[in-house]
Amino acid sequence: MTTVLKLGGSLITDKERAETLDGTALSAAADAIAECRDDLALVHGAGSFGHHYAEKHGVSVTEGTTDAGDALEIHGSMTTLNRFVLSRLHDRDVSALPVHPLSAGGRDADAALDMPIPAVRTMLGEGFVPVSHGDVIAHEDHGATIISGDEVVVRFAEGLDADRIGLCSTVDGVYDEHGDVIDHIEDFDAVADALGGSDATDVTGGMAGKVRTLLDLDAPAYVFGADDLSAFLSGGEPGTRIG
Ligand SMILES: Nc1ncnc2c1ncn2[C@@H]1O[C@H](COP(=O)(O)OP(=O)(O)OP(=O)(O)O)[C@@H](O)[C@H]1O
Ligand SMILES: C=C(C)CCOP(=O)(O)O
Repeated sequence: MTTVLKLGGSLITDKERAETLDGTALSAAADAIAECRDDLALVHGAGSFGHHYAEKHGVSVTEGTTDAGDALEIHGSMTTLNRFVLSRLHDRDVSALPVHPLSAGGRDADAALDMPIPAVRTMLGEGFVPVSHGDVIAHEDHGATIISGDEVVVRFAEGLDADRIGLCSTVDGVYDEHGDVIDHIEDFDAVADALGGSDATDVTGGMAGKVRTLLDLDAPAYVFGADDLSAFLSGGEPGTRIG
């Protein structure tokens, strides 16, 4: 069983304060991951790390920078967060290794992503847990733009032929207009009105972008909160099922 799991940036950082980790939430997530026996590929979002610098430099999924210093500042904040995640996992004997999208892929002029994943597949085969993240990425005719962790999740899910996908965030699932968790989403238009952006600095689109990308996948995806991470990793179907 191959599982792709994203730890939302909103979950593992304090999105209101620049470059601030939510150590308690990250440790709890690492505890749950340490118990998982699936082949697990992890991705984490940016939260108050990457988004802060992306906004500072005016870089988004469509607006690029040709300034290497600016790109490196965004990337560096993400590798810092990645080291925190790896370190909490290593503390629990999880064999986690980093995968940095900036060094692994690029976009063409139409923004199509080319991110080969043989290295990720080999890591999984050798018993490692690859840990990737949202990042900056070279983008033809744009310099470098942002790739969200959600897009890495989609690439991993397709490339690894994943059986299930989980997005663990600060919300219990995708809410409808009344604030109730939607059980199952099969069609974007049916829920579009209820889907907003993110409630903090976020250059990649919040919940609407998430649902849109997850609907493109063959494998089912689940959006759920921190309390349901163990249930998801042991085969449960918490929160909102997408697809
Ligand atoms: N209908 C909805 N249901 C649930 N959350 C919603 C909805 N509409 C908007 N949101 C917002 O989406 C946010 C979750 O998306 P966000 O991109 O911030 O999560 P994340 O993946 O944890 O963070 P990051 O993008 O930093 O990795 C929630 O904090 C909430 O404010
Ligand atoms: C802002 C950067 C660098 C990546 C954004 O990734 P996300 O938090 O998964 O949307």
